[in-house]
Amino acid sequence: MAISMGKGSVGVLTGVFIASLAVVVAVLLLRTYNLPELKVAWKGKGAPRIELEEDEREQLYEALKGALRIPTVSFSPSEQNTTALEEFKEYIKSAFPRVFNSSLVEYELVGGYSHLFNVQGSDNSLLPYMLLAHLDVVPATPEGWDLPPFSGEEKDGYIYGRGSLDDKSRVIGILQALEFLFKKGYKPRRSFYIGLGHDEEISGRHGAKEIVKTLETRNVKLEYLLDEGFGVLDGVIYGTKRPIALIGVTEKGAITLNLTVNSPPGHSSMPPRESSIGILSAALSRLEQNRLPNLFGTGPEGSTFEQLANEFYWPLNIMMANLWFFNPIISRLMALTPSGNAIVRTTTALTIVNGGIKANVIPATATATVNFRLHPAQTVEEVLNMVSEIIMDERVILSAIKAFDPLPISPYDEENFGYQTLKRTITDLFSVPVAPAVCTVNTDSRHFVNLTESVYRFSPVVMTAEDLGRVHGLNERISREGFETGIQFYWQLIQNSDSDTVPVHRHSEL
Ligand SMILES: CCCCCCCC/C=C\CCCCCCCC(=O)NCC(=O)O
Ligand SMILES: [Zn+2]
Ligand SMILES: [Zn+2]
Repeated sequence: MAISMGKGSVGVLTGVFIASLAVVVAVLLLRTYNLPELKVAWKGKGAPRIELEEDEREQLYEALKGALRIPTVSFSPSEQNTTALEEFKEYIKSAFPRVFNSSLVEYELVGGYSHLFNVQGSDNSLLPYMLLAHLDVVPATPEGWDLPPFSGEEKDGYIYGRGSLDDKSRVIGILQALEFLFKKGYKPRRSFYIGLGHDEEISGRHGAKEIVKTLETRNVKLEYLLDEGFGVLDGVIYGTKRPIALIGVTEKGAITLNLTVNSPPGHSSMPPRESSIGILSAALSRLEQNRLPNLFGTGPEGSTFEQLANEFYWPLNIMMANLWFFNPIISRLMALTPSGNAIVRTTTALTIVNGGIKANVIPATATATVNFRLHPAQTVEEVLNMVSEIIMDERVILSAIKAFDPLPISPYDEENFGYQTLKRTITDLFSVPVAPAVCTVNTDSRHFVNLTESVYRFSPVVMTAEDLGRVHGLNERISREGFETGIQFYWQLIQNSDSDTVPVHRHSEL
């Protein structure tokens, strides 16, 4: 049946279309105009900045360099450099004498090589908080580095070394801040813990987990916990006008899945129609080609972009402020880069493949490992079901060797003491907008969820995309200035945490 319309009805339709468009544009503009103001200053003042003498400044750089020279490498889940871990114990004792000798500090070794400090505050009515870091590092060989990875050497104002970003600068930064505070006669009001794990890079089973057990047996509850995270990102988020601090309020879940295919072995001169390697390869290819669904906006990542909308250039600012309308476009754009893709969906990474023993033998077995990182809106069970449906081949045996759901979303509302105190300290020091975010990597903090609902991930340093590539990569390094600013951060955070009230914002120019 042909549909015909007279001139009059075309005119009416055009009018309705233009009117609808005008309404949508008006709503978009209004919503953009009403964006929450991010340029905030604080009512009252935060802790004053640390004033360092020149010799103190040299001392803090030397403390980091010494730590970088001790190769506390986690090679594999069953192999760590225990000689270096022993050496590290003695090293921190000699580098931070005030911390180890203070009558306010109870120190204990946990799990053989991890360290737990309880710094006693004067007001027992306040819940303690915890600063967490890890002293183990991933392996590094000198090839491709400008300076050897375990030399602690310096070039052009940068201190090089494996761990200079992840995570020895935070280990040393936290202890150094406390050493300086004690030197100035500081006595905390709120008690706090410092936990330094020795096996974060291989899951934290003997370090962070044992620290948690120790605290649980003492019925410890925490006001908040702070661990490593992405920090202040400069030019990392496409389309933003200035650096932005992201506080990780959750982290993705993970599944490490082994795939095994068994088939009769035999002579390569008479191959079967399908071999174990072929079946496995087809399954892996299906997994890589069929990405799990784009879930942008169903987790806290929506809040990140809505809160930061003002920080994007036009027209992204309008789009971010109106995700209810632009979600289909933004979610597709984000999926174009690996870092954006990691935010919008559960990712699938083929990481290990094994099969075959000799060129003329059909192998009996082929195996592979696939690493999934779960979007906050999905569970392990859902992902495993989807993966089975994608593979759709019963000859491929699946076994999850490690699996955990995405971590709970920590509060980031205006009443939350931990989040707001962190935000206050970041704003005071870095003068940048702060927003809650999903941490796409895993940290030791995930073991602490029974001790507090307020678990945050943030590293106090400005990171460019290039810097992020150095984490676990070549030429890992931190600038002198960046390291000193990080110490300032802990110096101020520890004092700001003594408050018993949640910092209040007032909206005005920074
Ligand atoms: C005085 C303090 C200076 C602070 C300097 C901190 C610099 C840290 C910068 C970035 C760190 C990025 C965090 C990376 C975490 C990686 C966690 C990880 O690999 N986990 C294992 C996994 O997900 O498989
Ligand atoms: Zn780390
Ligand atoms: Zn790491």
